[in-house]
Amino acid sequence: MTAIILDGVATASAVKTELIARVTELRAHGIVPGLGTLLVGDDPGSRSYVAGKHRDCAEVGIESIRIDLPASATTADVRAAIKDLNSSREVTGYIIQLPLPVGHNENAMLELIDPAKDADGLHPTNLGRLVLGIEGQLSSPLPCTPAGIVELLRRYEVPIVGRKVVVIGRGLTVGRPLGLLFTRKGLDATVTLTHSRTVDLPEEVRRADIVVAAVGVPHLVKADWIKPGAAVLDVGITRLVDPLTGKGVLTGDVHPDVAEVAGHLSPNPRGVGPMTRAMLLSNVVKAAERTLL
Ligand SMILES: Nc1nc(=O)c2c([nH]1)NC[C@@H]1CN(c3ccc(C(=O)N[C@@H](CCC(=O)O)C(=O)O)cc3)C=[N+]21
Repeated sequence: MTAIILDGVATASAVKTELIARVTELRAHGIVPGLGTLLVGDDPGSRSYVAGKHRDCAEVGIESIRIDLPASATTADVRAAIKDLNSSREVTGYIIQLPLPVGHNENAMLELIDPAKDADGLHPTNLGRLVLGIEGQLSSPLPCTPAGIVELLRRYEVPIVGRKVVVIGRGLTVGRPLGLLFTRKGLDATVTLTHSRTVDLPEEVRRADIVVAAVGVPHLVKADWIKPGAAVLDVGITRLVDPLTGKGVLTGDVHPDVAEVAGHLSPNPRGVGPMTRAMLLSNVVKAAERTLL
């Protein structure tokens, strides 16, 4: 048996096609959605992610506005940039690219975002709304990776209601909000949120119908941890250097042998990453639509 591949590139592309129609509708009402990005410093990974987000915007007709600050930027500089993004007419939603360089207090900066423009769903108000479970047309933005994971499972019709989900990792952008999302009414999964102090992680994972690995430890999740037929989502990614070629290789948290045991598997790259980006666009479109209500 070999797993059905959860194709993030194809699924993100389907999501983007739907968004193009909604952007066209918004523009017909005189609303031009615009994504702002705030990048601090010169980390090459962060630079390439931000560049990707601007390309995605162009694909669906969203304008994009870019603020890049040097690594030497002070917290006062970052605050000023956030203030500009909050007041800019063209920016209907924006993100602060994480991680910020050392010395900046990320949580304090996230709190300065206007919650109505929070394209990442990481402002405390929006995380609070995730806990409160406010849904419907006026629903608040969801963190992009958790939203992308759920969207990917939905589109492949992987059952979630009543299923056992084991999330590995409790970080702000993936594990912690994903646990909250999966246990909301409508999704109704039973979630175990594991982390570095979890005793006997393999035994926890063996119970799971759905496994989400979001820690950034290359090939942590082994084939003999997986219940046959389970859905496995590989989220964490590490750039390893091949000792032979000297080239960087992207390596996920899931060992390749898992494909022989799992029922569904998201590859990495080309799995959850593209879905994360599509959900960012979706948050920007939704925020713009909310201004019409
Ligand atoms: N405020 C903020 N919001 C984020 O959502 C956020 C962030 N900061 N900081 C960094 C992480 C990481 N992240 C990724 C998104 C897409 C891919 C992605 O599309 N990856 C491609 C491969 C890209 C490559 O080649 O490196 C793939 O999986 O196929 C990866 C990583 C969003 N993050």
